[in-house]
Amino acid sequence: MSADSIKVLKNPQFDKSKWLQMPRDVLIGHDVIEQLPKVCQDLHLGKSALIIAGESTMKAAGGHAKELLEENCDVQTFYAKSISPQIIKDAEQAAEGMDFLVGVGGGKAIDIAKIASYNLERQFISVPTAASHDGIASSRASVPMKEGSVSLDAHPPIAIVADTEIIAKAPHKLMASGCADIISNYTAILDWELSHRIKGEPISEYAIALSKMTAEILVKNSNLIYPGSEEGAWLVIKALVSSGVAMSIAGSSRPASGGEHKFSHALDMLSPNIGLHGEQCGVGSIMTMYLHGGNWREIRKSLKDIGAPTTPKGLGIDDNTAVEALLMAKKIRPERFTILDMGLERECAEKLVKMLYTE
Ligand SMILES: NC(=O)C1=CN([C@@H]2O[C@H](COP(=O)(O)OP(=O)(O)OC[C@H]3O[C@@H](n4cnc5c(N)ncnc54)[C@H](OP(=O)(O)O)[C@@H]3O)[C@@H](O)[C@H]2O)C=CC1
Ligand SMILES: O=C(CO)COP(=O)(O)O
Ligand SMILES: [Zn+2]
Repeated sequence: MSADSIKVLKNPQFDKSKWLQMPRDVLIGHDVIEQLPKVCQDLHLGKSALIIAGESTMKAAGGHAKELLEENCDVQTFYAKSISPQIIKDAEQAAEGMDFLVGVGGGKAIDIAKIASYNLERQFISVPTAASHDGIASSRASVPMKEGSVSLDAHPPIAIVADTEIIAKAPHKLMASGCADIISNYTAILDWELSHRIKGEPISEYAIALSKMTAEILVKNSNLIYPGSEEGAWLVIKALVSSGVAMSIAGSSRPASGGEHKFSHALDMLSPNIGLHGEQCGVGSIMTMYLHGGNWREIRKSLKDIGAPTTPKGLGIDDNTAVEALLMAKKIRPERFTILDMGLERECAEKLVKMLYTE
């Protein structure tokens, strides 16, 4: 059984969510933001654009992107403070009549641009301002809902413009968080394989191989990842793009999201806006690797080496909240079977959290 998008469709239908879609132009490097107008022209994207950005990311890159695009386009701006179904609706309204969208920011701004452009059947450009998440190139979008986060079918950006000078200047904790999002691929894969064995869930060997290789290359080169390093930013962005492609191949976020992500989504509900997405997944990954009987110390060492938190305290939450999140995880996307759905009891969850503080 296979979950690959790389397969011959027996009854091809015009359902783009079943196709393997990839970005067309991918620019990663110093000063590449200057190429934004040329990219738009090359792809014939049109004459009007909506930039979606947060307050900090507007300052970091959105303002300059606007100036550049205004050479050839009518440009409007939508400020996204967070991500929610209402904010996505508002963004869609702002994008009515616009030819294309540009998501400038971290994972939230890019996901809003991704969903709004998909719903309006427009193209969008991904302009990451931080190497903090692997949604930069993926065809998935994550939206927090009352019952927990959902993963939506969407489309990948038509182009990615990742300026490593801007990304290297972002606070280092954002890049460390992106690394942790990648390192958590190790346990996401183990959870997917577990579900394949126990539940017969289809897996994609291509997606698994790419997701695992991406984490391995990142860990092998972690000496390049330190505050302000543009070479580090380049390496991490490549890993984040590659992990996003693995999700597109799988047609789901499975190769990059398992129990450690459910733990993070539970924390978002219990302690919103405290830890960063990738940071939370990294801490979750140490615990789920322990449950899988794998080398959890290695995961923890890799996280420490790049400066990501390894304990609830490091995330800014108390231990009890982490225990509650472990127990709540199984209620989030119950159809996504992981090691946290194997009947974890409170006493075990408490032991798991304590284990994080051991030498
Ligand atoms: N679709 C997918 O496949 C995936 C989606 N995600 C999603 O991505 C989100 C997490 O992404 P993440 O980036 O951590 O969260 P945010 O988008 O919230 O970004 C985190 C913070 O960093 C700030 N920031 C970003 N760039 C800069 C910069 N250059 N200088 C200063 N501040 C900056 C943002 O500012 P501002 O306030 O201006 O936005 C924000 O306050 C989650 O919603 C998660 O579900 C994660 C992985 C995969
Ligand atoms: O964050 C992801 C991969 O890193 C994917 O998001 P979900 O956990 O929402 O599917
Ligand atoms: Zn993630």
